Amino acid sequence: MRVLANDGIAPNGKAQLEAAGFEVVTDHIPQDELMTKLNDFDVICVRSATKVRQELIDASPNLKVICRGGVGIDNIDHAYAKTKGIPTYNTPAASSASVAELVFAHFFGLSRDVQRSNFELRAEGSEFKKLKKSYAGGQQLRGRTLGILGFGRIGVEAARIAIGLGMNVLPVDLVKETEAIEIDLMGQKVMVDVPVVSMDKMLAESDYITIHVPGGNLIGEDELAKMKDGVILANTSRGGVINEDALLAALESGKVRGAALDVFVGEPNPRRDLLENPKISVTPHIGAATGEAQYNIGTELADQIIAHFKK
Ligand SMILES: O=C(O)[C@H](O)COP(=O)(O)O
Repeated sequence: MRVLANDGIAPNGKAQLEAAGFEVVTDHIPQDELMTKLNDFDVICVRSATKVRQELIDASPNLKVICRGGVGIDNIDHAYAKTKGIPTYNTPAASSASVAELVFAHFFGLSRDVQRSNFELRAEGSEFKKLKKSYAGGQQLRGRTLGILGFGRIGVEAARIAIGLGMNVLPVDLVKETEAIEIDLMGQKVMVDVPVVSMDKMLAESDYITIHVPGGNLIGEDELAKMKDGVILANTSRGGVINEDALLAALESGKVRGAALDVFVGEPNPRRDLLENPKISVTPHIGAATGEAQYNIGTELADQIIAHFKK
């Protein structure tokens, strides 16, 4: 069996597959060449970069399994693949903690102007004392309220961190009404019941809002207007969940104090006015880019592929 890991696979996942007798190819095949080359493989593993669309599936009758090393499967025509008897496996739990930690990296940075300071203090002729004064308006996270839009695995991890920091959390979810979260405080396990609230309550009462949904257009002008003045937002889910024009306007008016964007409508070439806005903290879709997350993903992918062919 031949596996094409077109967007890479962690060494542990590759080794596990090879030990089970699979041949694993990690050379990246460009999207336009896959139409003629994917048929040489039984399995394709992708991250978010490679698209597995209907025409590619049709051009690859030997393909038996599609794997997504990560959570979102919006780059795969998985429903169509299923009609052809090809299952799609993903790794929904492996990267939750890493994504949630990235959100807080941005939140802390935005709350204390870390990003601006890194540029300004290094600049030639920068005046230390003057700069110190211009950073006087920082704010703590402790005691503030975090709104969480989407209370699945990543949303729960974000709540876990927030509660540990002494924040209040207001999650919004379509499916659940409450979640009992286990928090590990230096080895002592504490259970916290976190009730889900309405979207309007979350928007009106949150100082920080983080989004963990599969996609959609959920935050536009109307939702931004309902938020607290000076709110800080983070989107590490999918580009476009926050309308980019509406966000820029809300940053300009001061309604939104700062925003963290790991995902963009125009990936991999986001619009310059977002990248260059000093009130936006940006990262290039790296929520799952930690050694731990990729190790977990490698193990989960290998387990699923091996189990599939044992059936
Ligand atoms: O859906 C996911 O798992 C994340 O968006 C990560 O995507 P990546 O695997 O391309 O980093």
